[in-house]
Amino acid sequence: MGYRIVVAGATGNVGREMLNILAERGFPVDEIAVLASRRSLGTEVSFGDKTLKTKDIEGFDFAGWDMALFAIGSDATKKYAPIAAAAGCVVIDNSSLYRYDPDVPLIVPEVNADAIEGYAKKNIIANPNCSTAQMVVALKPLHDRARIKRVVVSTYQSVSGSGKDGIDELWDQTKAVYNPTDEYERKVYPKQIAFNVIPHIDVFLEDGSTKEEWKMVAETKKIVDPSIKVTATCVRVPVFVGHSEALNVEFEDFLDEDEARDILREAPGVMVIDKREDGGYVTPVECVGDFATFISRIRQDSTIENGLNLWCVSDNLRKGAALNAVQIAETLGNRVLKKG
Ligand SMILES: NC(=O)C1=CN([C@@H]2O[C@H](COP(=O)(O)OP(=O)(O)OC[C@H]3O[C@@H](n4cnc5c(N)ncnc54)[C@H](OP(=O)(O)O)[C@@H]3O)[C@@H](O)[C@H]2O)C=CC1
Ligand SMILES: N[C@@H](CC(=O)OP(=O)(O)O)C(=O)O
Repeated sequence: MGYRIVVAGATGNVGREMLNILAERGFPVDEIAVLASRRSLGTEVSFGDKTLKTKDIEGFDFAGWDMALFAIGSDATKKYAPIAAAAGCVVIDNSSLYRYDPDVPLIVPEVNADAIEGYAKKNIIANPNCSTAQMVVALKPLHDRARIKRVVVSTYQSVSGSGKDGIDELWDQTKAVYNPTDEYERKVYPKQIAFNVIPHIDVFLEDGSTKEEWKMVAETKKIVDPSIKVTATCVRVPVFVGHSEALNVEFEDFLDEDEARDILREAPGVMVIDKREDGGYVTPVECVGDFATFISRIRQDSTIENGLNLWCVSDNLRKGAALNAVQIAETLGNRVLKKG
């Protein structure tokens, strides 16, 4: 016996990836419903070798469905997640709406799978921000060995982090740079993204940081350890898929770069590609479609007592969203629902 699964936001980047990953990983699905807004009623999406027709989430009856994987943004989630949860369907949510709610577990299965037990308080489990997810997969095994005091992270985030519209804007602007008669509308980004970088993701907060930067701080504390200090600068770059991060990590204890490399080689969800020669590191275009978080450029930071630098790259639509959500579904299935 398998599960009755709902994918909400099935026409979006994350929703489509969730369907791909459920199929790729052979998740035990008995029945699947694909939902989106009324705009997409009847739109066809792929699930393995099947083609499914999208239904309107409005009025959908969640009773009798085991889990609903949501990727519909915070506003729609606010409306529909409580309806699904009240009907007994466990919501695994990609939006930021519930991440900081003490009654909702925020899960990266390689890091804090045990916290999933807390799902029953609201019948909701939150999936982290894409930049946080890949970072904590790399930090946790190092923290277990040498206790992290502080992390300085600079991100290089792809436009797929802004959904379908972000991808379209980079594509249209790039064409318009080469062909100035092409017209395009700037809808998503405050400045030109083609052939440029923008140090601004999500809204500005009072202290001058952005909400994206704040999320990396708050979510790392909730998932890994509240004692870890994080300072982040989040930057949008003209890459379609794949987020990159330059991490500077300060530890309580000394951690040699070779030992760090060995620890990360053994760590779940991590792939180390770290050769000090041309091409001995991973770039975002190379991580697309992969499950792993790739770590390269591991090296001692000689300017502080116990410091390391590293480069971290992952497919933001996968580990940053869809893969992590499916891994949460697998964890919930294996540990709690036990149907598969
Ligand atoms: N992209 C990323 O890297 C990450 C994304 N997320 C989260 O995942 C969610 C989706 O992101 P993404 O797939 O990239 O976005 P897209 O813009 O690609 O897709 C949005 C999806 O949400 C649906 N949707 C929007 N409004 C409603 C509504 N009122 N009712 C029902 N469905 C609705 C859309 O349906 P329709 O086609 O009908 O409009 C579409 O299926 C967001 O919450 C985002 O915060 C989280 C982590 C990382
Ligand atoms: N903000 C991320 C993607 C995302 O949707 O994040 P969140 O779920 O925290 O809003 C990015 O732009 O790359």
